[in-house]
Amino acid sequence: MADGCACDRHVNMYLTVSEAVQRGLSVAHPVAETETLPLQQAIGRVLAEDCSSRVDMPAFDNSAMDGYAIRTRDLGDGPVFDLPIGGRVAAGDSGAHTAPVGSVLRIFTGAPIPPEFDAVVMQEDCEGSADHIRFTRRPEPGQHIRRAGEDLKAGAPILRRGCEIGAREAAVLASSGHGHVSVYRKLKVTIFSTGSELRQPDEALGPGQIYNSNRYMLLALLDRPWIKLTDRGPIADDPALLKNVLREACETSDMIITTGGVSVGDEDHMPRLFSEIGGETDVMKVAMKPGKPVMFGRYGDALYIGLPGNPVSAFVTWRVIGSKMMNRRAGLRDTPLVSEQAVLAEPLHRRAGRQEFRPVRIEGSTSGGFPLLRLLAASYSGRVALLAQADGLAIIPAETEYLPEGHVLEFHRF
Ligand SMILES: Nc1nc2c(c(=O)[nH]1)N[C@H]1C(S)=C(S)[C@@H](COP(=O)(O)OP(=O)(O)OC[C@H]3O[C@@H](n4cnc5c(N)ncnc54)[C@H](O)[C@@H]3O)O[C@H]1N2
Ligand code: MOO
Repeated sequence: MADGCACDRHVNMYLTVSEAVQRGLSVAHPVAETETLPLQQAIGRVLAEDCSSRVDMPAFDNSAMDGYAIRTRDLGDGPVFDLPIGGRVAAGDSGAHTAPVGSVLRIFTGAPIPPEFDAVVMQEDCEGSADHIRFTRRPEPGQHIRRAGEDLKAGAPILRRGCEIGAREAAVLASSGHGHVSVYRKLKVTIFSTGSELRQPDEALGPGQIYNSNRYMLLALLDRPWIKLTDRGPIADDPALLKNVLREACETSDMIITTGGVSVGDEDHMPRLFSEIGGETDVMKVAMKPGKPVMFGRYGDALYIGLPGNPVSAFVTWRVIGSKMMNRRAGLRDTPLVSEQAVLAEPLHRRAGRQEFRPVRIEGSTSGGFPLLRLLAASYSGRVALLAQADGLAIIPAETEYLPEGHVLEFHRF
């Protein structure tokens, strides 16, 4: 259906997107258990402790250049400075070097600055021979010296708990002497796709059958080092079967994610089955497009989210609501979706009521440097091909009915 439909007539009874996110987050608690791992095994995991530096960074005054360490007080009036080379110090040396008064030390990047030396002249600025150098520009005291603790002092905070240990975090943990870190244990996540119509992409399709795309979309979205994933594949719309799989998943997982079966049709079993196994359910209609029906559930410590079956709806509800719940459950700090401003390349007409996450393509940029957005079809909740063509989602506020060409709006880039 083009611009909304009569199915939105109860929209004032729906939750707003931010209410739905708050409701989801209110039931998502970080896993309690942590483990201490060697840093190399903690890459990609979620840090479970606040960390401070164990050393000054850098730990000692050292040379920023390959060149010659000098004592500026040894220099005469110039304009040419001509000095003998009285020793050599390289990275890894102790730095307890001396050299006769009036001489310089050959020095390399990262080497400690020996006592009394207070500047480095880079070798490109020198002429000379194996035992002598000559240069003309008088160095300032401190030139090309990286001072102990200038990056960070010992004891200063480096990372807060709840971050994912990526490249930058791993580098600072290592630099500050953290060979082992405490991380949250992996989150046990089970997924399955409900629907008797679903076939695997390499099977032949019979009448009424479709390929299961949600399974693979979720596999990609959940391919994180802090997740221990159990993939139960597709499960037919058979209540007894679904109930068994659901119960087992709830008993063995921290989080269960399913697609399909959360709306109001006779084959939409998930809310009822979740109650029947003894879970608490919260079935919601959210004033968002796509992705109106979403279901949360709790079974003991296990957290359940039932995403709508339509693939674009499942993708968007996962991004906007589900991923935030999962991140919190895994111990990650809140990770707001990064949005930017963009400009509409064409006018937009729509029915007000639901906040919309509309697939868009970037068609160039404005003279002010904003991305210029071409809106993709108004009806798209089942259109995976269209999602694959999109560069991101334009965020259209719930109350909006019309936006002129050139309007600035929020945009989530993929
Ligand atoms: N009377 C009403 N009908 C519907 C409503 C409503 O409010 N009242 N909401 C509509 C909206 S909006 C959505 S979204 C869907 C959500 O329904 P379900 O979550 O119960 O999903 P299904 O009915 O199981 O499937 C919907 C659609 O998606 C296809 N599908 C399902 N799983 C997959 C998969 N793994 N891969 C690819 N495609 C999948 C399925 O074949 C259906 O076409 O309900 C509307 N109806
Ligand atoms: O909201 Mo449904 O998710 O529009 O297709």
